[in-house]
Amino acid sequence: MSDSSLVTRTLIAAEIPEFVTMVFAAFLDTPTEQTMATESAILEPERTHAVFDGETMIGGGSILSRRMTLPGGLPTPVAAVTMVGVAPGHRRRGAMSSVMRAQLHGLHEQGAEPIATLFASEGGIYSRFGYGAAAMRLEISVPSGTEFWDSVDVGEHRVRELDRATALPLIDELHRAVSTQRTGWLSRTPASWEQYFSESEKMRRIKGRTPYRFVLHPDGYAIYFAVPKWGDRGPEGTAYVSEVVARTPVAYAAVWRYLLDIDLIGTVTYEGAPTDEPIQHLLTDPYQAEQTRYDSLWVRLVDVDRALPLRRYRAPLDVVIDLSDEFCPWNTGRWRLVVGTDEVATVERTEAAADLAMTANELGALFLGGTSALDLAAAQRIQELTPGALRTASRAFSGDHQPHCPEVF
Ligand SMILES: CC(=O)SCCNC(=O)CCNC(=O)[C@H](O)C(C)(C)COP(=O)(O)OP(=O)(O)OC[C@H]1O[C@@H](n2cnc3c(N)ncnc32)[C@H](O)[C@@H]1OP(=O)(O)O
Repeated sequence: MSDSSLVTRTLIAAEIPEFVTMVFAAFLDTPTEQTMATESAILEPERTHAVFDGETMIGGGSILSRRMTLPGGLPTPVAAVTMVGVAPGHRRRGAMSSVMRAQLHGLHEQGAEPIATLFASEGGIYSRFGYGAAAMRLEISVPSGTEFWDSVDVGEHRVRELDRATALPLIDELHRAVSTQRTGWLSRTPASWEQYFSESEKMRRIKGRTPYRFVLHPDGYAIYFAVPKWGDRGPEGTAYVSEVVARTPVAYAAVWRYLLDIDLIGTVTYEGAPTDEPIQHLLTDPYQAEQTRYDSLWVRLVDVDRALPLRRYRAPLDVVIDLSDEFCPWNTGRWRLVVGTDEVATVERTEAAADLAMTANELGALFLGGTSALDLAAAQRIQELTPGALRTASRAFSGDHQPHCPEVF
């Protein structure tokens, strides 16, 4: 149900603090002065929508201008949607729907980024707006000291911990080099580095934790914090790893070996790992890498004809997709997607008979190559109308790596 008395519009810079306070309240939190500064620094007022009930700001959502690496190693501008919230007492009046409409219809009308992406707070929220669950992430816990295969080379370089100010520029350089190879990774700005790794009040509430620690190798890094703990048999601390990034297999092994050998730590837990994180293959006993799966990126194609050619495909394809898209109706209809041996796609409207039928939600889920068309068809979410089309499409949409986004934005 939508309440026609609500007004949705973009903000000016002076309104950002009110917006941050309102969204934090929606998340049952209150911004400190420091959090207000880091959040305000990343928000773009002209891409931040708020919903007003009279003079009162009661909801909103924001778009961050980012590049995301698409299959084929192609960093591409996307609308990274964040800070969606509606004040308690004003929910289920259509405020969020109004923000979603302003964002997605606005991107279409302005010919801006044809791809929107977000992390959802709850799995039931975003399908109705045409977002599909496009990537998963793992929480991996490994006991300290777990052995690698004898054949694993950790190289000669010393792995060091550096202070934040020295480490961040080196880390930024490594992140830039690797991010262009990893589907789903987003570009970062100085303000977003500050936000992701700030010693915020929320982080300080984790009892007994150390500040972030920065582990550097010439070709890789890790960022973690530790929570020391003492048990009857000795130290049982946990190192919580935010990211492990390496541009060579040797650096990857060296950084993980460092993490698994930190004194006084009993368990290393990597909370936002990709689902194809190689650590499990370094261990002689892969059962030691305990894994829990969570969703990560949700993707929404704003304009399918502009979005589909932006990625590369793994196999030749000539398929007609009958797409239904209630929330962005300009996408509804039949689209012919042709991929040649060069992995490049063309997309055009067609009157030809459809081979596959799906909604915008499934197309978003397929887009990064992390969700299989075969799996979606098995769940009755994609209909195969021409025998064989599903298998070919599934192969073409799959990627070299599983999509992944290390940070929750
Ligand atoms: C990218 C991000 O920032 S994710 C963060 C999302 N924000 C939060 O989780 C903060 C806490 N929650 C909130 O602020 C609000 O409840 C919101 C933003 C999730 C929803 O805002 P509302 O203004 O109440 O949503 P709105 O009234 O537009 O609801 C639209 C539809 O979504 C449904 N819906 C809303 N919230 C949820 C939910 N959590 N789970 C499932 N369905 C939901 C509504 O029932 C409604 O369905 P209908 O069209 O069939 O009637």
